[in-house]
Formats: sequence, structure tokens, C-alpha cells
Amino acid sequence: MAVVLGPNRYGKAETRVVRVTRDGEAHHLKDCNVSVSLSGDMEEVHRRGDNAAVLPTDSQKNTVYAFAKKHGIGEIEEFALLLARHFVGSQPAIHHARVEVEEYAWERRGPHSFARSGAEVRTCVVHHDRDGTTTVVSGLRDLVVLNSTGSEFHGFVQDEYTTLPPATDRVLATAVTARWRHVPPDGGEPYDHGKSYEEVRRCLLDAFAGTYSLSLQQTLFAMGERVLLTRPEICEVRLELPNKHHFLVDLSPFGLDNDNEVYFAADRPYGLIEGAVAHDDAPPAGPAWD
Ligand SMILES: O=c1[nH]c(=O)c2[nH]c(=O)[nH]c2[nH]1
Repeated sequence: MAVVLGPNRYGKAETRVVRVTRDGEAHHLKDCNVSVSLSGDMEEVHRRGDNAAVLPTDSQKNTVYAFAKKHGIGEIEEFALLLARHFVGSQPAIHHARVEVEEYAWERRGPHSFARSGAEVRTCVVHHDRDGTTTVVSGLRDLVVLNSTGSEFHGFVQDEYTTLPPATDRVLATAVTARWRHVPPDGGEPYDHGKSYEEVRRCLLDAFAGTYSLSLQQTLFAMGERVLLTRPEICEVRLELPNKHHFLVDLSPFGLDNDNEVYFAADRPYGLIEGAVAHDDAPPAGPAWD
């Protein structure tokens, strides 16, 4: 019986980089968290500790900082693509690079003063293979949304443990994590990732607000569908929607009624609704979601 090395990858996780661009008095800020993961000819290092093919994770971190200086950080997808292509293109032993970037938003308070915005975190994951295949998944997380009406939940299975009362008017709230896969550009114009991000975000928010919801599952599908029917550059959307339960508080001990006005916002446990919505002819995902 032989023992074989299975799938493996290595890299530097969570390099925090802040890039200030000085444009006279006015400064611009990009605040990112970059994770690099490389794979390829790594049999020798695992079996014998021979590091000849190993680009140290320390060098990977340094590359992130050097590229931030040399190229600046524009759209996070472009920065991730630059890094992924660099590692695969410069290291014969590296066959595949995965670069993940999170971007934290800052609100301008003056020419060189900023306040960290409470808005969602923008994300991307780029895979680049030495055969030239590239996949780009963009996304966001922690986009907190709430509808104070327009949501029902009833008609569900009743078993011996079911106590949930049917709801015909409830609060629906969630913190959206969404990731969307781009159709490969096919040699055409590269995407405007900044515009695409804003438009997908708008689709998600519009669909959440505009869907009369009989379940969060139905809202999830409507959000994914809205993106796919509006944005031709996207072929698959994956959503994770925690159901941030809002329970009506019983105010009867105080002689008060509660006509859907006062809620206890529970933080756990929460329902977790997850799903993928895709065009039926979407090209194969390859490693895009890894
Ligand atoms: O939208 C919902 N989907 C569920 O599957 C579910 N389950 C539950 O207890 N509440 C809800 N709400």
C-alpha cells in the first residue's frame, strides 16, 4: 500500500495592506486584506523537506506590498489578477495561484481624513492556472438589510417538535454574503469591475426590498435571479443569508399590546439559508468556488 500526497496549497494569509495615493492635498485610501495560496510541484518539500521549489510565504507577502507601491491598488479584482499572474508566470514550480482580496470601505471626511464606513466588505477570489485559465468571483459580505413588513412564513411542515406559529407579517432581516462568478471575457474587453460591483449590489438590494417574501429561500432565489437577468457578465450567484430573527416581545405583563412594534433582535441561533442560482448554460466553474 502506497501513501500519496493529496491536494495541497500554501501561501500567506491575510496580508493587511493600506495604500495611500497622494494627489496633492487630496489623498485616496485603499484598505485591503490579501490572501495568496499557491500550488504546483510540491511533492519534494512534503516528502523530503527539499525547499528548492518553495517561494517563501514571506516573499509572497512582500510581493503584495511591492505591487501595492508599484501598481497601486485599483479594483481589487485587477490587483488579484496581477498577483496571481505574477506568481504563476515567474515561478516554474507554481502551476496555480489563488488570490483572495477583501476591501474595507472608508468614507471621506476631508482631503486626507477618513472614517471607516460601516458598510459591507467587498471581496474577490481569483484563480489563475498556468494553462491560462482564469476565473474571477466577486462578492460582498455583511450587507445588513431589513424589511419591516412584506414578509410571511407559514404552510411549513408540522412535526411533533414544531412550535413556530405561522407568520403573516414579520420582520425579514439578514446579513448578505454574496459571491458571483464572471463569464470568462473570451478575449473581449476586460470587465469594468467597479461598475459591475455597484450594479450587482444594487440588484441584490432592489430584489431584497422589492420581493414580497413567503420565505427567505424565495428571497434568495429572487436576489440571484435579478443579478443574472440584469448583468450579462455574471453566470452564477451564491448567497448565504442568515435569518436574523426578530421576535415580538410579549408586553401583556405590562398591560400593553404589541401590534408588530417592539421586537427582540436575537443574534443566535439563526436560520442559515444558502443557495446557488445560475444560468443553465453557465460554463464549468473549475476551481472558482474553492
Ligand atoms: O424564511 C424562512 N425559511 C425557513 O426555512 C424558516 N424556518 C424557520 O423556522 N423560519 C424560517 N423562515
